[in-house]
Amino acid sequence: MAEKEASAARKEPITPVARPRVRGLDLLRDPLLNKGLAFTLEERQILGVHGLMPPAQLNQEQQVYAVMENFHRWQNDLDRYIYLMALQDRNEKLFYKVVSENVELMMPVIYTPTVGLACLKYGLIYRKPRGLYITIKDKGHVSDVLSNWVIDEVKAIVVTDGERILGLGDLGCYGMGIPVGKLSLYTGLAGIKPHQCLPIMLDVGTNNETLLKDPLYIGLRQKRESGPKYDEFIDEFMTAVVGRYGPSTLIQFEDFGNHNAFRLLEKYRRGYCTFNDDIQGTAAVAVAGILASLKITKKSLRQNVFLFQGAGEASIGIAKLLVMAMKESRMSEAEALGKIWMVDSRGLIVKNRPSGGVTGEKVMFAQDAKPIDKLGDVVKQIKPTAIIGAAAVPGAFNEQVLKDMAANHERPIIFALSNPTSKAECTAEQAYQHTEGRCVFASGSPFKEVTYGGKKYSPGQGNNAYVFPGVALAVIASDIRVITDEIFLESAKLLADMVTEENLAEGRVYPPLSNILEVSTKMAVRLLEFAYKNKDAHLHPEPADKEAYIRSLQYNTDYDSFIPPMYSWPESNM
Ligand SMILES: NC(=O)C1=CN([C@@H]2O[C@H](COP(=O)(O)OP(=O)(O)OC[C@H]3O[C@@H](n4cnc5c(N)ncnc54)[C@H](OP(=O)(O)O)[C@@H]3O)[C@@H](O)[C@H]2O)C=CC1
Ligand SMILES: CC(=O)C(=O)O
Ligand SMILES: [Mg+2]
Repeated sequence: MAEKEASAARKEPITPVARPRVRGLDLLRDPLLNKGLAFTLEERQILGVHGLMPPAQLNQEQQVYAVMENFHRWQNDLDRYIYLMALQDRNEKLFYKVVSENVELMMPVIYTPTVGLACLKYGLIYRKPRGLYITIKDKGHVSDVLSNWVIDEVKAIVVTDGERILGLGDLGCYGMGIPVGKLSLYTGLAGIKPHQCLPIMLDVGTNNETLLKDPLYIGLRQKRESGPKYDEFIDEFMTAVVGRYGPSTLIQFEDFGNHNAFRLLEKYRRGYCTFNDDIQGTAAVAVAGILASLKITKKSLRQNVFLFQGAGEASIGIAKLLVMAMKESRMSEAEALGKIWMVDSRGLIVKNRPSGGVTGEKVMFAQDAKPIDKLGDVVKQIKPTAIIGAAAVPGAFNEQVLKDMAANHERPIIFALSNPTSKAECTAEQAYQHTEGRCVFASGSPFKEVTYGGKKYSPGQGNNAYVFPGVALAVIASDIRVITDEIFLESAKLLADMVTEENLAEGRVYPPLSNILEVSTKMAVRLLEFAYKNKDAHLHPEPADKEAYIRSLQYNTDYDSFIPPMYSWPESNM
């Protein structure tokens, strides 16, 4: 009898039975097995933990209640972060149950903005290691360090070298908070099993003098390594990952410095299962936001002019994907490029720049125009329909910029994408206030609902968290080995399609975060269809029911039972 029919015949769900290899205190100290007071009396006896905890038994729902009581009791988000990390280290299922049931409350704590503060203070709040630390001193022995990670079934790695942590700059080894946070979202937002995820810090030193003098600093106390030695180290790391976990292992690059991010992506993107989240994930989420915005502004892509504040990983990534989207909507590349303007630390990017020209990724976006120094003057002159901030310059979208945007267009698009909140180009309140409530607003870090003129506005969170978990789930599920830009464009379109009329009426250009597990799941299902259509998937045979297949892979935050099933031998065997 098929498993499903057998289950129906029993008229009860099949409860997975866990068979732990450890007992007693060791079991309680293992966050993958520990259920705290939720162990039943029978389990306590079988597992040798009876008496090692108070006699009360709580179910998981009661435990979630207790966690939330504690969560609210703390006075600030850094304390809440420390509390939640301790919970993750103590009882993984409970941690993820709490996160997935309270995404809107938990995201600002385990992710931006609080994770930024946590990284700044990582030495102070460091309790227990999570993930793997590989240093430049381990060069030549990276495989050995990787082999110390005892879990064999790793499917995804988020790696950083800590050089550009959010908009906070070089935080060296303190940057480990980012891979840890991103992978918590792999599970919390997409249901990827936590033991399949591995956060890695490649510690090559730091150029942050404050950290080098910080008595609590937990990283290598040396200047950042660069040049051939750095490149050889990264090469060794990539090879070691494939050697240990195979060519299908997803490697997400996160918060590398600009000078390394683009070239490492270019170097590895065809030979490894890798992507750069700051370039490609961000591109998808921003393009999705723009596509959804068009339903509010009632303009086509062609009718827009985009101005970027910043021309780094995020901005260039978004601009390139935007060009792809415009080409799909039958614009020529030249026409598309003509719609995109960028301002970097030296002003408007133009072809004949007096101050040293334009290089690298910026070249394709250099306009044939006169140089302008200030963002405000650029806004006045080119009258963009959309301004997108990703330069970590807080307040760059000042009152005048916002007022000019509102004067030039009925529904201006304002995306303040820099993280954390302290680096945002403007607040949600400023955006609505200075555009008389007419702007379409999104921000990289969350802002609370704003009331302006008696009306409530719900700002959307334009953060790559809407994209990387779903993409990762699809990549892992269908064994995609090369992650193309087409996959990110498809993710952007799928995400934009998931914004409902009701969301748009509230001014939201992203689906509510409370629904994000479903959003990531649906995205993964549709990316699977896309991957098979484009022959990007290596898993064969192709799953017939892709949704059922994806859901079958997802993490279940409900506790497993430790009670072995009772059965008797058939008579004939006696
Ligand atoms: N919402 C989201 O999902 C994401 C948000 N981000 C955020 O975006 C920000 C930037 O990240 P990223 O692009 O990776 O960083 P980069 O370092 O790659 O780029 C920063 C860019 O900002 C420019 N810049 C610096 N100062 C100014 C200034 N005064 N005026 C105009 N431009 C300036 C730099 O100019 P120059 O080139 O001349 O040095 C550079 O082009 C960060 O805050 C990050 O947290 C990043 C990824 C995702
Ligand atoms: C969100 C993100 O990836 C960043 O700010 O770097
Ligand atoms: Mg990032």
